[in-house]
Amino acid sequence: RFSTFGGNLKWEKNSLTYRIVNYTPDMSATEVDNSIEKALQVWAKVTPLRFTRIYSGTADIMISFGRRNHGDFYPFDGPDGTLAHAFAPAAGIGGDAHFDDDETFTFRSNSGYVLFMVAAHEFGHSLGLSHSDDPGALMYPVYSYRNPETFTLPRDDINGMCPLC
Ligand SMILES: CNC(=O)[C@@H](NC(=O)[C@H](CC(C)C)CN(O)C=O)C(C)(C)C
Ligand SMILES: [Ca+2]
Ligand SMILES: [Zn+2]
Ligand SMILES: [Zn+2]
Repeated sequence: RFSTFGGNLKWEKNSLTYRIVNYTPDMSATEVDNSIEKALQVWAKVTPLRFTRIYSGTADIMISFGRRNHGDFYPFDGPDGTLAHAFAPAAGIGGDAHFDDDETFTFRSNSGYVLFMVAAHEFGHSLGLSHSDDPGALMYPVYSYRNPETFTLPRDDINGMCPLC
């Protein structure tokens, strides 16, 4: 019950780069790095995709935190409401993921939004998935807390990302 963006918007390569452009004050840099890496691994595990981190220049997936107007036509809305957004595979802003820094992001506690969970959803978009109407799916458009230690990618999301699996 997943859905993808029209016109098979997908990356034409399996090796993608990502860059963490800035950090949220809510967590340590190590916790942010770890959350992002784990969120990318969720998808790497079910696809031939591999992710390489770069520390300067332009990566396929540019990851940043911002609030309100932050450089694109989709300003954030302050605390709560929209938590983040990401762009489908394409050059330029395509693939990039932006996180609303008016949110409180956490590493693993259920007070605040678990960055790993939000990022895993966003990277689904970065890789070509749109939303699912299955409330249990990662790509369901409403945030729900799931323990990052025990999280496994729901079947609907696996089917969406690799229909041939
Ligand atoms: C708590 N607030 C929510 O649940 C909000 N949902 C989100 O912020 C989505 C991201 C979550 C699912 C990580 C936005 N999205 O789809 C980005 O790709 C609202 C449902 C209020 C829009
Ligand atoms: Ca918000
Ligand atoms: Zn943005
Ligand atoms: Zn979404």
